[in-house]
Amino acid sequence: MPRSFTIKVPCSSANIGPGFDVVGLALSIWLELRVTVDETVSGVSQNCEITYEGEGAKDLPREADSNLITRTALYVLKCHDIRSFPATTFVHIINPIPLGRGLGSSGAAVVAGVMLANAIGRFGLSRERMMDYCLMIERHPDNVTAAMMGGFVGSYLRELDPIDMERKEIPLSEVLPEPAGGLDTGLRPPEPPYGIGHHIKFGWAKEVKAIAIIPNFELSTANSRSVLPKTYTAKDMIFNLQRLAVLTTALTRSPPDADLIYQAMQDKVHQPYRKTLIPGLTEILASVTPKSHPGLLGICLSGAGPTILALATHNFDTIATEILARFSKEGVECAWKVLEPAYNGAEHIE
Ligand SMILES: Nc1ncnc2c1ncn2[C@@H]1O[C@H](COP(=O)(O)OP(=O)(O)O)[C@@H](O)[C@H]1O
Ligand SMILES: N[C@@H](CCOP(=O)(O)O)C(=O)O
Repeated sequence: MPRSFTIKVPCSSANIGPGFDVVGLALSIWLELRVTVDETVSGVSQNCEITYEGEGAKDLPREADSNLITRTALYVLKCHDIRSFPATTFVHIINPIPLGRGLGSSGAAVVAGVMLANAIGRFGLSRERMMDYCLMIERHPDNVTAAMMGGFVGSYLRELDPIDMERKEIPLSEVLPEPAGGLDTGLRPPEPPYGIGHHIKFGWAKEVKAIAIIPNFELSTANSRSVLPKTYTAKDMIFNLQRLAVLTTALTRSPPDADLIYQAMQDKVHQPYRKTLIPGLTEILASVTPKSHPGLLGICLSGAGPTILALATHNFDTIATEILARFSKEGVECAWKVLEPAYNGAEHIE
């Protein structure tokens, strides 16, 4: 009897200005996997057939040991001494999350992969334990925590003891060998230490929506992290910490205080350095304010960019049109959407 289930994982916007690698907001675009395990079908390569629609359909790999979702699932399966998918696993991927735009497509893919393995192997892993697996792959916690847990979340990585630290810091190539199947040594991959990440869900004022202005070019997170400095001044760190402390509560208050939120979304840790990769970034962030555009609460780079996230209560059209026009002057065309928080996080639906 074939077994079918669905996994849905929301996209996410990390940082929200000052919370670099700390806060994330799950938003209403969902990656969906429709999975069927049918033992009556045989002869499928590596036991897994991937079909794909949506963002990335033209380019993303369909081989189970190359695609990020199924590579992640294979890692978790191998940690449980299962070396391949059960014959035969069909995974249909529906992905409306734009890739490489700062909306957490890779975080959602990793969360989906861990949930896929958990369901296939019937491991019964808790969400917290699944997070440990996610954090072995996507090593900053903001996107994966928001995608797994839902809503507006803050997270930190526990200080691990030296042995656990060594396990956590092993090169990504040992966690996700490329291609995972081709180089299969038969060895168990390194299992994650327990309780790597800890998080808390903040509240969210229901009238606050997120306008995502999504440029038509990709910027990989790795590339956008490579321009960041290795050290910061105490002044800049204190600037961000002061704002982050205010922001997480300011966004829960109704009615929202636009002046407070706008100032609390300023950042000196990542956005100023990323301007070299995103044409017009500094001007765009400075051009739309609660005074010039009533309804606006705050504006920031979404994740590693290039998407701009504007939090607002109304006047979505006017705010988006201004940002679109500014990007257009730089020769960058954009799409835009009004998104809501995805409160539930990742879901498994039988
Ligand atoms: N649905 C998906 N299936 C397979 N791989 C994916 C999927 N979504 C994202 N990825 C991988 O993640 C990469 C984008 O990750 P990243 O550079 O971190 O940007 P983002 O900000 O979108 O997370 C894609 O180029 C692709 O390799
Ligand atoms: N804190 C990270 C977040 C990256 O998010 P993504 O959606 O761009 O993958 C960073 O700013 O580098």
